[in-house]
Amino acid sequence: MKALVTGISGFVGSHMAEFLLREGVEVVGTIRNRSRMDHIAHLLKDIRLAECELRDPFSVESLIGTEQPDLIFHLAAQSFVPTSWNSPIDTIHNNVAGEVNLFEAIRRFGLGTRIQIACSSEEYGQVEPDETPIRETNPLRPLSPYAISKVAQDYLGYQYHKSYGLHVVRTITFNHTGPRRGENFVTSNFAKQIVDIEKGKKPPVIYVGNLDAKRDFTDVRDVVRGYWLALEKGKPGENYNIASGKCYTISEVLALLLSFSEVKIEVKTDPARLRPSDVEILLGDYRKFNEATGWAPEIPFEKTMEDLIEYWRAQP
Ligand SMILES: C[C@H]1O[C@H](OP(=O)(O)OP(=O)(O)OC[C@H]2O[C@@H](n3cnc4c(=O)[nH]c(N)nc43)[C@H](O)[C@@H]2O)[C@@H](O)[C@@H](O)C1=O
Repeated sequence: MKALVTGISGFVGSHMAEFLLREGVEVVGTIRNRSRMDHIAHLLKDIRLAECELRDPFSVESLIGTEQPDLIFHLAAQSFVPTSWNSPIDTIHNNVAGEVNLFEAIRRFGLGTRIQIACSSEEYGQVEPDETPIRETNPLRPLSPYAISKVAQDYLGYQYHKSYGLHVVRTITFNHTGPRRGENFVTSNFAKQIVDIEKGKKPPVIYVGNLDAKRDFTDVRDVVRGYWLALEKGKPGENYNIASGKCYTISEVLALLLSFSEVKIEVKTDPARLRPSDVEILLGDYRKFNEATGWAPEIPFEKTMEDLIEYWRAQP
């Protein structure tokens, strides 16, 4: 069995590759010439890398024709919400064109490849108080260009399944984190700031954005197990929430991370971290996915946060 992981050098891609190797699957991953390799340096003897620009249809067609994978985990994306306000077209082009090029190549070679698409809870956007926990049937009211790009990815998955019978499973993942999470994202950003203060690299002040937002966090290691099960047991064309079913305010996340440290830290709002519109609450209902695949989260949030802060403490 051969799996292609797009964006293998990224946060989720590196965990996906580790999971697949443990399952005994042959792993090929896409990188671009500017990809960072530090997340997958320890895997290089066990995986193969293919340079591929997903926005370029010729690059994708040549990759798919050569590799003809049994499974695709499509994880490559511009995934940071604030970047999508600074360069909306780039986010939309990157996320949407990459997926269309993959689907078109699979279709043209007539492959039966099973494809997982990483959709996002950001698609739900503005959620009303009586709509939580959020089910897959909830209206989509996206609040950022990133969310729009994910709505497009999601419905393209649906459409290519309906129009051409492609085996596409749409996973709608709520926030996820863990070791190697990029330092822009809130959990890693706070953990790294705390560790930089502990190491004396910066004064004892932590900068924060909107602490009132509520998010549902799952450990990335549970998420990649979910992606595998989505292709093992999920129904093609369907969408499935992957979530923990619990949510925390960002101020509770901050308090938890601060509780792991001995140093005294002042908290200051950085206006540059506030967004034109921020999704107020994301709390997911994962029953549909559980019923289809048996998946449930296993790693408690406190353990994920401890592992994350230890990850930053171990960085040079
Ligand atoms: C499901 C979804 O999950 C992620 O999107 P996100 O929720 O925007 O993630 P984040 O970690 O940037 O923010 C979480 C919350 O935390 C608030 N917040 C406060 N203070 C800071 C702060 O200082 N930095 C950041 N980044 N956020 C802050 C911020 O305003 C927001 O309310 C991506 O994986 C995305 O790809 C995805 O699909």
